[in-house]
Amino acid sequence: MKIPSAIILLLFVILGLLFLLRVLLFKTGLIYITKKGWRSLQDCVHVYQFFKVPEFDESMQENHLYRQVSIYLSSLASIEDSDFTNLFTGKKTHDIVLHLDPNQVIDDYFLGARVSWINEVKNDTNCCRTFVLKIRRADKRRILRPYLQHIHITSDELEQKKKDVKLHINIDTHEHNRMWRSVTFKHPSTFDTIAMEYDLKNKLRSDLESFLKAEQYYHRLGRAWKRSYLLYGPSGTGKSSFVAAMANFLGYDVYDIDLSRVLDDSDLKTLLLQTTSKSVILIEDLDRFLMDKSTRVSLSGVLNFMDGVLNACCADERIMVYTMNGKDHVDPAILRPGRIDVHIHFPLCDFSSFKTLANNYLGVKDHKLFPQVEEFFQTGASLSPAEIGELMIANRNSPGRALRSVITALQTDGDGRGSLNIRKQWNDNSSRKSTGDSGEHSGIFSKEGVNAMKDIRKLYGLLRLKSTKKSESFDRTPDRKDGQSIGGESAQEHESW
Ligand SMILES: Nc1ncnc2c1ncn2[C@@H]1O[C@H](COP(=O)(O)OP(=O)(O)OP(=O)(O)O)[C@@H](O)[C@H]1O
Ligand SMILES: [Mg+2]
Repeated sequence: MKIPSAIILLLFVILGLLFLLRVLLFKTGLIYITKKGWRSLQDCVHVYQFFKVPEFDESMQENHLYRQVSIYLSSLASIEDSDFTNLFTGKKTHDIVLHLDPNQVIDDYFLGARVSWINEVKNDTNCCRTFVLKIRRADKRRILRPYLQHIHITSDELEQKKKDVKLHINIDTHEHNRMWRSVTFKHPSTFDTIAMEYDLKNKLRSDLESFLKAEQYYHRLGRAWKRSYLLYGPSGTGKSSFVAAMANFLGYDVYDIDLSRVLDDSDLKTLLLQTTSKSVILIEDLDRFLMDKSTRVSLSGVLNFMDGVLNACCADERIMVYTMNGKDHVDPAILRPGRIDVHIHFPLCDFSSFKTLANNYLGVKDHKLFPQVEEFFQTGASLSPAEIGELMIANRNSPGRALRSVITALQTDGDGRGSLNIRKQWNDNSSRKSTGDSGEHSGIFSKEGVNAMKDIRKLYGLLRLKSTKKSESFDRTPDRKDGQSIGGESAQEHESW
């Protein structure tokens, strides 16, 4: 049969027009308007159901599903099709992470069904952020549960892959009820870099390891799976560095609570509620805070924070750490046995810690000057690890010079608590006069500096009696050692290491 040429011509014209229409739709962006129109048409013939995932629950505790949805949505390819998307740098500087802008919609497809998510943010500050899931009623029964399960698994996998330890800092302006601001925690401190008595360090490491495995144990006892530590000792002895080492060792986030930014006792409770499990909750300089009479958080607020009902019922698996310079002026209620599980004293540097520092800072395991340094430590002279570290960093290119400067500091300081800073200030003020003495280029080590430091020390009475220091140097006297070792906290009230 012969096809009339007019029909062939018509077919060509139609194909040509369709092609032109396609080009027009795609090149001009009219395709998006068409898709939107088609979507509105579909919406008219389907019945939808909405599910809200708010950021916080009614007791202001973080809703973990919200975070999971947020991670999941950021991983969807369709996020790029959203009208507004926020771009952030990721873990590595060349990574770009996309986040949905407020009130934007994103589509997802699961088991052949299309669902939409709306990132709902109301403008009023009291309102939380919410993700709203829009799902066809006809699909709901079939896909809702497996879909949520899928989000849960995918976000967990994504989080595991990009797991960075985070440092959370409390803020006093509460945006969307959010009380914490977070940054990636990149503190390089580890147990290897901390100079500390070998046995004590091992004991602490295995204490943390046994804590990690003790979920059943704690729950069998009817206790919250948490452990608390008090780190106390003079300034610059490594308390904060030790907390960082703990967080790195455990892979836990750190919540660093600045009590001076807390508005009142109930604010402190809400802060605790907004922490997650697998975290180190840190309060630094608690002694100083408690001595400050102008604070807005009461002693009972702090006590409740430490071991109140709230503490036991919110997120599990956490480490509470309090640091202090000394326990002498602290209310006995804080230190009462059983409140903080382990008390650890951070002493000034002894010879063994000095060797760890020399190894870490100078790469020196042994040196002909070591016996001389040891002698000074034996006579009771000491500096804090921070002070020794500072001397070593300043002379890191010459271990001999570094060790000589430590010897000079030990020799001239006796008990050198705090004097290094004063020397430093003095040297800054004296326009860094150069000495040429034994090739030491840092102003800190100048003869003038040392003499002036001696005068200042006399003037301010900084030289302390060695005997006082000795009695403080390593508190291994158990306050109430009722028999058990680590993990047996039910029988003992606290351990003092
Ligand atoms: N025991 C230590 N081992 C290794 N480095 C230490 C030690 N103690 C202090 N340092 C070094 O000294 C510096 C100050 O230490 P850190 O801030 O941990 O002391 P701190 O006890 O928390 O002092 P403060 O009571 O003033 O807060 C850090 O850079 C750290 O590297
Ligand atoms: Mg500190």
